[in-house]
Amino acid sequence: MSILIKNGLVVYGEDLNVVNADVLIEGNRIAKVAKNIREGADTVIDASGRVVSPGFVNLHTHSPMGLLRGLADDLPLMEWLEKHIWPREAKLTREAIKAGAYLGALEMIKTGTTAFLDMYFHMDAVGEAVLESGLRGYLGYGMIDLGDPERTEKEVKEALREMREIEKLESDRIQFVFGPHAPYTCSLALLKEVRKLADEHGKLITIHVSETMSEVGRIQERYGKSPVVLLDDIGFLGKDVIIAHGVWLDSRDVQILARNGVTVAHNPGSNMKLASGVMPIGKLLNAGVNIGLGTDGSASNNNLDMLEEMKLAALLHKVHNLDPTIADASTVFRMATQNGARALNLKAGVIKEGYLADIAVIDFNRPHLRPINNVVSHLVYSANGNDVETTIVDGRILMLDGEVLTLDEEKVLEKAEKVVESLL
Ligand SMILES: N[C@@H](CCSC[C@H]1O[C@@H](n2cnc3c(=O)[nH]cnc32)[C@H](O)[C@@H]1O)C(=O)O
Ligand SMILES: [Zn+2]
Repeated sequence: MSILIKNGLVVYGEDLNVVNADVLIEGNRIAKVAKNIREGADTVIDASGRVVSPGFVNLHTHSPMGLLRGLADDLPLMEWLEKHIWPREAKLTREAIKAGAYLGALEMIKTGTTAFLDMYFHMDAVGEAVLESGLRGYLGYGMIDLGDPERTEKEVKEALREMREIEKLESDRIQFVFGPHAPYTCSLALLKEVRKLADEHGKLITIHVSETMSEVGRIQERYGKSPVVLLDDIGFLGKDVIIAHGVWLDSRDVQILARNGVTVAHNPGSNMKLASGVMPIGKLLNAGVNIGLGTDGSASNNNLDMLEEMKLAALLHKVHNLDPTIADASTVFRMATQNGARALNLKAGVIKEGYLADIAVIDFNRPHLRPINNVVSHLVYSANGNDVETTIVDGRILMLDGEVLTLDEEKVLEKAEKVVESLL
């Protein structure tokens, strides 16, 4: 199978050089980027007036949480989780979560996300939805033992069960990751076990770390150190670890993350909505820490739109630092694409020969995106997910000219509505 995207404005290479060119996809890879490609192709997409962008990598989300969208807003993290989210999640069945996963996948396809790192439960069901959707999903079962050894064992067992189920899907697009929830919900025994299992099975790890000031206080009280120092001391950190949030980091924490090659998944929308705080982006960048971008779940964002998230990231750091030069458009754009891909060991997030064909075609024939003075600036500051017209993952078209080809939109929406009605 080959696809030829004709005459678009291509955001090319790691440096984001915008060139007017054609993009030829052969199989699941980008084969050629050049002017006037003569080769024929099975499918030809006319991209005049459109931007051919790397697809977005949502580096932290809980994709089925769209089910809980709008049910508990305007609360701080711990109250939000303990009083509102966890009691509702306790009622979610496998079927409900699968319906939520379809809803999340549909939203991601429609807004140009091509890969995502997820943490929830019934991830084998999420995997089935992701398989059908055509997206790339890195799926972690969220483990919580609250220091109870019986629960430790139960959570490890469930994670391994879901790992095996996900492996049975036999798709390169769908990978299991270990997802211990956070240092304040997981015992050291569980965290150490996860480290060991990740090494043994060659899987990535994702975990919420240093999200709120109260978390850091809690860990300080319990262990006499910061969450990052704690994780470092038990040998948990490494370049296969993606921490979500990293809001409350001191200079020592930042150095530890840099030294261990840890990636931080930044979630500005969620951090602002839950009033968690502001990630120290300048310190992290100076230390050379890889930063990706995520939306977090749709109950704390409240959507999965990575284009919107880029703007939130840029604006948040500017106003917080009273410095308009920080978090410039290119830096933020790389966070949302190539940095996320790097964290997942994916040769994607860049439009260039040899890279995976994970692409979003964005319609610039719209008043808020004209004149086309600066493509990357427009993507970060002016566009939103609704401007995405065509989404390609692994060389397969998931959405063409606004029409989703892999999922039945109406059915997905209806099912999500129904399960929520019946459960909550
Ligand atoms: N095994 C656990 C499932 C945990 S999934 C991951 C959890 O992360 C929660 N979550 C979502 N957003 C955040 C956040 O920003 N910080 C911490 N937890 C979150 C989410 O609601 C979910 O409970 C159980 O059976 O309860
Ligand atoms: Zn989260």
